[in-house]
Amino acid sequence: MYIALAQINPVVGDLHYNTEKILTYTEKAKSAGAELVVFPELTLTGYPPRDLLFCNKFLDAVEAGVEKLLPASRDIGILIGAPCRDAGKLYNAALLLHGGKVTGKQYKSLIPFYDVFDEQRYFTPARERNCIDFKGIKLGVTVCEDIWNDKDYWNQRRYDLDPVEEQVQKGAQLIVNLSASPYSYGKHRLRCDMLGKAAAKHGVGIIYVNQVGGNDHLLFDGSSCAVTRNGTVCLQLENFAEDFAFIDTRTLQEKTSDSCSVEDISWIYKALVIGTRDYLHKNGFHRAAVGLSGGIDSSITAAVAADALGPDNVIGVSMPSRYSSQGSKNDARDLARNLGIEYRVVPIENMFNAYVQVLNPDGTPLVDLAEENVQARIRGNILMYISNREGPMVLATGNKSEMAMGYSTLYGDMSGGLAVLADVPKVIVYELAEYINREREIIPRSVITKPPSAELRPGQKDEDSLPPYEILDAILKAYIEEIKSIDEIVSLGYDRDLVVDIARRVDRAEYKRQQAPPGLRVTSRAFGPGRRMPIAHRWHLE
Ligand SMILES: Nc1ncnc2c1ncn2[C@@H]1O[C@H](COP(=O)(O)OP(=O)(O)OC[C@H]2O[C@@H]([n+]3cccc(C(=O)O)c3)[C@H](O)[C@@H]2O)[C@@H](O)[C@H]1O
Ligand SMILES: Nc1ncnc2c1ncn2[C@@H]1O[C@H](COP(=O)(O)OP(=O)(O)OP(=O)(O)O)[C@@H](O)[C@H]1O
Ligand SMILES: NC(=O)CC[C@H](N)C(=O)O
Repeated sequence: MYIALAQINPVVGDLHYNTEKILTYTEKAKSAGAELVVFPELTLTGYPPRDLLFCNKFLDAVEAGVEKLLPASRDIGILIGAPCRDAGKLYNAALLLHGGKVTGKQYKSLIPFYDVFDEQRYFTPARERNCIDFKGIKLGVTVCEDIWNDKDYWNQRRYDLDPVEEQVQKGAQLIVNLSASPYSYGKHRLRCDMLGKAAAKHGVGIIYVNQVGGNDHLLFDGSSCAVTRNGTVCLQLENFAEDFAFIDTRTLQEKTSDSCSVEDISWIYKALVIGTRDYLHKNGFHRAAVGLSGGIDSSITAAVAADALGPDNVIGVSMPSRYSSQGSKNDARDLARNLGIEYRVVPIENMFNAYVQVLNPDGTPLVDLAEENVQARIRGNILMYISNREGPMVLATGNKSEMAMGYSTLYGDMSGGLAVLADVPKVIVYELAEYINREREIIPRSVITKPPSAELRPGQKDEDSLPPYEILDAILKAYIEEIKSIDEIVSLGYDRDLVVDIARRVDRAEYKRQQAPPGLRVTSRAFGPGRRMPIAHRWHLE
């Protein structure tokens, strides 16, 4: 049997758009001779629809969307995901449409409730798992988490139930998984291994169709695949782009070479590009404004924006003060030229002097923290003025290391609609610069080689306030992503006072992060919905 894998980028809540997209891909599948086309989890609503699921009218519209798709299923099977009301409960369902009717239904059994997932807030788990008969084949249809039941992939087995095992025992000849599995660095290999192991363990082929695109902070890579009954990935779709492919199920019975691609820095870059594009476009924006300091963070943010939106849709604004070096001003100009984006210069000296004259005792600068921060705030205001008047969304430039340490100014450089690098550690920011420069120099070399500085007071360097980024990032990863205790981090070879100081500063800066714009998640634990810390508390995570 020929099965089509339709890896689509739905818009959350745009049922009309999503339905049309399903129809377009179904038509494509039909004209190429496929008998079944498989879409990602919650295809109709987009994932995650969050509290839209509490709205009955929304669920009515979902049911109307399913009705609208039925005629297209007359001579092809369409396997879609949709929320489904049943006897007063809500289920996360996979629906098989065929012959103009809903001919099969399987609800999701394992309802994730950890990290960024919050599905127990909405969905009831399936009571039973069966096979769906389709043209003489018994399909074991599963929804995302249903296939993630292996203790090797979690610290401990989370579920007693193994939906795939049950379906195989009931005769499933092929496992189909509808997924919305968000990307984080390293996840792709983990997924290939997990799918391979499940296929080999049960001796069945697997067709895995994942959502692609950015929905708020979550970035979905797609990378849908087919896995043979021996456990090798024999087909892999594009990452970070809509894609479409066919598989002849006979291939799943054969031994093939492994097509699981190897993750490198390009995955993070593509994740940021699709995340920025989708966040802006899905919110009705097509242009962005970035403050260009000549530093590495604003340079990478502008490069991602130019790739995501097109250079004509990005405004780079240089806002020099008395502390800005000529080198940094030149770097900002050169970067804008290399990217082909609009470049503006708005000096902040007069505005800064106005603050000093009105607010300082005798109208002279004191060169203190208030004056450092007011420069960042003037810049934030200028960018928001441009946003209000001309319509671009302001992109914040802070990276994960700075956000962790609170090394940023509230209502200053934290202004904006989206924080593009908020989950990218500083050392990875440098790797991105090298990646962007892989064919020609786009990020000026001096931006990469000069020591990082906020240039808010004379001679200021990041390393006056922060440890070297290689050490800082390693400790932050252990503390934030791996949730290690201070003793555990010290046992990795770091100085105790340094580790304690970093951990205290991370804890103290929670109030800033909860006022920050949403950031794009590329690591296994980002600030935001996957890390819910109290702000006012007196527990130190030792
Ligand atoms: N728990 C809490 N809950 C709610 N609000 C709280 C709070 N604790 C303090 N606050 C408030 O926050 C204020 C302090 O925060 P804020 O005004 O932001 O200022 P603050 O964190 O004191 O200073 C900003 C730091 O970031 C550095 N910086 C700024 C800009 C860019 C970069 C860069 O390299 O990219 C670095 C700058 O050099 C300085 O060291 C307090 O005055 C208080 O009003
Ligand atoms: N002179 C400036 N002109 C325009 N924007 C600025 C200027 N200085 C700072 N900004 C904005 O504020 C942000 C934070 O400033 P900062 O200089 O600390 O970061 P950066 O230069 O991007 O990175 P780093 O200093 O770590 O290399 C910048 O990314 C930029 O968006
Ligand atoms: N939507 C889901 O069920 C996602 C959970 C799954 N473990 C994943 O991250 O891939």
